[in-house]
Amino acid sequence: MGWVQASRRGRFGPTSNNSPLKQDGKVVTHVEDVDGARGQEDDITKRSSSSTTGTGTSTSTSTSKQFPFAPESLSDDALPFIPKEAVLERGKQSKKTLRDQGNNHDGEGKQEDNKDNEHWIVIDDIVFDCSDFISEHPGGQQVILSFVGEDCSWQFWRLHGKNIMEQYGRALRVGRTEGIKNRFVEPVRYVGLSKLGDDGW
Ligand code: HEM
Repeated sequence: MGWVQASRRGRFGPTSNNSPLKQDGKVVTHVEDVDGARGQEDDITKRSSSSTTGTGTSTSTSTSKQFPFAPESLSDDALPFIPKEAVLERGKQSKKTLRDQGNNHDGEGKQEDNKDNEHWIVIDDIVFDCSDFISEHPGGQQVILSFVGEDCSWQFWRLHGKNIMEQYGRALRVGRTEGIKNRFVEPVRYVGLSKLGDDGW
């Protein structure tokens, strides 16, 4: 049944060796500077401590999840609402555990140790639980981990098409939210003149 099962089987086979992209022997850090996540963390801590609703205990077992994976047939609008504060708090917890384990964006950590964490990211106000998926992600774990508890919409859409969202992302949806910000301003895209009409527009 869809991605979840595929993920358990190791959908991406040999590419799913928990290794981020490498070039010239070095881990390719993302254009969005994954290390910048540390700065955001303080911000998140401040914001979430001011008003947090809490999300209860977080575990990765599907039976006890407060926000389990939504059926793929469910429309985005029908997803359960997860308050911004809960998303930020979850991101904070996730980052704390990663840091405690010495695994905060610094390399190829052992994600299987993070059983008490759920790694949520936000794309277009939809919350995705990437806890199990990160070890299968062809782009590596770190790019996703660097955005836990944050919006990464434009980064996602620059690297993936709608088909990827439908085929793999949809099954990872756990809810919808509002007000989660992207910590990076999207760089301007330039359109080639050849794509413009005769009148230049
Ligand atoms: C719902 C979350 C995500 C899903 C389901 C997902 C899925 C995928 C899939 C299926 C691929 C392989 C694409 C292909 O082979 O054509 C891929 C590649 C990749 N992803 Fe993601 N991804 C997610 C989030 C992210 C995020 C947040 C980032 C970074 C901001 C990211 C960065 C990358 C990169 C760098 C690649 C490699 C691209 C390449 O090899 O050309 N992904 N992702």
